[in-house]
Amino acid sequence: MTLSLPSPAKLNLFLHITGRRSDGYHDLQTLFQFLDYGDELTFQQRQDGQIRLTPTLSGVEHDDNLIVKAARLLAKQTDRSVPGADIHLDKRLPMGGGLGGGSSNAATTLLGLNRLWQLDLDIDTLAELGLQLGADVPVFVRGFAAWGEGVGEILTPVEPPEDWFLVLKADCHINTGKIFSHPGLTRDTPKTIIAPAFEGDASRYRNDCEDVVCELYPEVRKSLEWLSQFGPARLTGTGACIFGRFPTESAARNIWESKPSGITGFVAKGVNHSPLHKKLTELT
Ligand SMILES: C[C@@](CO)(OP(=O)(O)O)[C@H](O)COP(=O)(O)OP(=O)(O)OC[C@H]1O[C@@H](n2ccc(N)nc2=O)[C@H](O)[C@@H]1O
Ligand SMILES: Nc1ncnc2c1ncn2[C@@H]1O[C@H](COP(=O)(O)OP(=O)(O)O)[C@@H](O)[C@H]1O
Repeated sequence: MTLSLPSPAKLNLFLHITGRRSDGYHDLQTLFQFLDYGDELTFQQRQDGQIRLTPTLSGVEHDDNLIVKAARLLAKQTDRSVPGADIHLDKRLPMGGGLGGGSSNAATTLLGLNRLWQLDLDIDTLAELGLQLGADVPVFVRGFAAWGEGVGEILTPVEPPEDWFLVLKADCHINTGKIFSHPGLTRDTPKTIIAPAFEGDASRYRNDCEDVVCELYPEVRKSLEWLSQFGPARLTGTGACIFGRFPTESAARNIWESKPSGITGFVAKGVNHSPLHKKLTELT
């Protein structure tokens, strides 16, 4: 049996850092929405219990790939031996861009192999496993746009407007740890409550990583300045991707066509229900 499943991107429509925990991690308040754009994973059952991923990603060892880690973690959860899987990754999302591609790949693997191997683990269990792989994995496992607190694992469903986005990636790679350990990072944004944060206009809210990222990566500052000519533009996660929000696809595409050379990106629709969960439901 072969199973092909989407692995969508996320945006942090805003991201506030409200404190630093004793373990060094930061407490966040963030608004996650999915995009109808992302990677594709294909799973095929093996008979020998092995996990084999192709192709390998540049700079990531086979066994360090979050897909392989997720598959092995899932296999450990069951007391019977699993048949293994060949996994093919069609990578479209820029890596280290703040779009959560690796976390999304891990979540698609947990849900995909849970289905392929007929393990029947529930979503809470899969989200707990996901959190062991990364703070952004649970939102992809649960599959609904969410108000995220804690390190992003305490999730409340929300329904922000499903607008169109132009996502741009400046030509640099940002290390999340470097941003969170920067002395100049804003870490004391007062906590807010959900309702005013997403009802209507989320543009009053910001990304607290933006100033530090722009200071360290002038390419990101430049791309934000360029996109801001057309309306509010913001960083997602710790970057390097930025996004602008548009009411229609054609409005987003018009701006995309006039972008300066050297910037990559794409146009996609914001969606409150993950394309992964939609596909799994269709297959039932
Ligand atoms: C910032 C966010 C927002 O959605 O997205 P990305 O930009 O990575 O997509 C996430 O919280 C990223 O979570 P996650 O993907 O698990 O972060 P990791 O790469 O494991 O974090 C690398 C390092 O950043 C620091 N870190 C990370 C998350 C957090 N809430 N506080 C932290 O202090 C820790 O030092 C950690 O060791
Ligand atoms: N399947 C994967 N896809 C992308 N990155 C991966 C994957 N597995 C491991 N990684 C590692 O995770 C890092 C963060 O990747 P990614 O999730 O794309 O970015 P971000 O956390 O900024 O949204 C990458 O730079 C890479 O080293």
